[in-house]
Amino acid sequence: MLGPWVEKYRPQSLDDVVGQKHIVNRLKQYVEEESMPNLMFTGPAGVGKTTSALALVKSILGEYWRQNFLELNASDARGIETVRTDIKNFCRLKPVGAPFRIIFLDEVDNMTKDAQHALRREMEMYTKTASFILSCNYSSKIIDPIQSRCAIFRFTPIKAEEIADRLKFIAETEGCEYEDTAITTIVNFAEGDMRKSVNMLQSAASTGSITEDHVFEVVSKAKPQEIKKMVNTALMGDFMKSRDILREVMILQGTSGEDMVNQIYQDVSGRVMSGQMDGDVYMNLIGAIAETDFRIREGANPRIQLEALLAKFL
Ligand SMILES: Nc1ncnc2c1ncn2[C@@H]1O[C@H](COP(=O)(O)OP(=O)(O)OP(=O)(O)O)[C@@H](O)[C@H]1O
Repeated sequence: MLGPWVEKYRPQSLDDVVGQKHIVNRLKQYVEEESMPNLMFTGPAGVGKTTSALALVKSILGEYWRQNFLELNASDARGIETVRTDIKNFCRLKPVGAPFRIIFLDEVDNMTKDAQHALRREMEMYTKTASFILSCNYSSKIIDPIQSRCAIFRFTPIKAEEIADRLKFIAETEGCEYEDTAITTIVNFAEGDMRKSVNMLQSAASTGSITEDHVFEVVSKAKPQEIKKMVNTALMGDFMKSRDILREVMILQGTSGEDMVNQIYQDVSGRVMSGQMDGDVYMNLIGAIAETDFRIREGANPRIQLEALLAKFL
């Protein structure tokens, strides 16, 4: 299990990119036409923006892609001036063995408006020799003159089934056994983020095997069954026992106070929705949950606040 799986299993070609099918199909057309406009990839983290850009670059530039490709991060610690100098130096040179050169600029939404205006001028100046692929989480943070110079591709969170299939493929290739419930749990936590999913899978595998228990450990969340047991005990009037469960979960799993309140809220909401809890009881509890949530966020000791919350369940 050498190195990060996110790198080992980064798709190398457009065909291997999971999901984002309509985007991949349009990118393949650019490869066929051997030309592309400036592109903007927007969307949440870990859904394949950088991966698709690299796969496109390799296909469209062919054998000499390395010599004709520059990857930069707009929030480079050395400052935006260095980024611009790198762009200028790169664009001044003619493409070698390829029809044009490509610059991939990540985190463009972290650039100031002034820096974006300067970038726009560079995009205009080098239209003949270079194409840009700009990547960002929010296109709304990009100035209109840049947006209007790019074909915009909106990447979406990856579907649960597609993530599950990918995780199973990786686990099988690595020769790791897995529980189906472990995969489902990862998929639920990852919210469409493939990078997060693959990282969780690798962390769970590094603890021995990919079981549901190990997944909860690596994400430091309490199991829903444990929260249910704690709430049940409190509602039945056994405060001391529910307090023991609380301590065990927080110490053994390392679940944070904020996560605990959130999970208690989800448990209680589930009960009222399924008719297991009266609306009146819920109304009393929700005020106490909200208060605990607020206090923990403000910096109060989470264990004391959560114990006080359980005492209100009696
Ligand atoms: N669509 C996908 N298909 C297969 N693997 C993916 C996909 N998206 C992400 N991954 C996995 O997650 C890793 C990170 O993905 P990538 O760098 O493309 O994310 P990104 O969308 O550019 O995110 P960010 O906005 O954080 O830069 C990849 O190396 C790969 O292992």
